Amino acid sequence: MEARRPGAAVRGNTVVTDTPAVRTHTEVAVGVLIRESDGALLITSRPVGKPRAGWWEFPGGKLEAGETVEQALRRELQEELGITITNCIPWKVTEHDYSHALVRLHWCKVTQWDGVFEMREGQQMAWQQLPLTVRPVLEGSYPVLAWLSAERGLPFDGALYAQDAAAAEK
Ligand SMILES: Nc1nc2c([nH]c(=O)n2[C@@H]2O[C@H](COP(=O)(O)OP(=O)(O)OP(=O)(O)O)[C@@H](O)[C@H]2O)c(=O)[nH]1
Repeated sequence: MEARRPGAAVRGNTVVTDTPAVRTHTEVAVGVLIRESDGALLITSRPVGKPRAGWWEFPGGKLEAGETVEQALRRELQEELGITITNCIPWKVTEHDYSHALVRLHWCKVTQWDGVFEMREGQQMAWQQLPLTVRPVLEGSYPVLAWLSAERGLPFDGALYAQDAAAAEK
């Protein structure tokens, strides 16, 4: 028997519904690594093969079943960057609706880690002051760049980081 949501009707090959499908959130742990000596922020590029390859982001990734945000962040940064974080301060939670996913981003500030950075997914890394000079940056990260800018008494302009701004500079 065909499974159909309550309120859904079939017209030709089209399912018409008055109860839109609920998009579930993808939970993501993200690290704002802050270098002690000068307050620089670690930004990494998205590796080839992922949506938005080459765009810049803060390092992190999706939570696996049963993981806390801190566990996921520790695992992701070991897998991607070869470092082990030794502190993780939960900071903000934001959401962003991309065409490929509705993400809930759990942001943590990280000021201590062990190990040597190793780009294990062929990505690039950059220690950056604000405003960042890398482009383009994932839109889901703009609120955090705005908060970091406010903490440092700096203005924030998301338009600087957009894809068309990056193309215009080339
Ligand atoms: N890591 C990271 N992800 C971000 C940021 N901002 C932002 O919107 N995202 C979104 O959060 C999601 C993270 O997924 P991901 O593909 O990087 O995660 P992952 O490493 O576990 O990937 P995989 O399991 O597909 O290999 C993506 O949809 C990405 O667009 C950010 O600053 N850092």
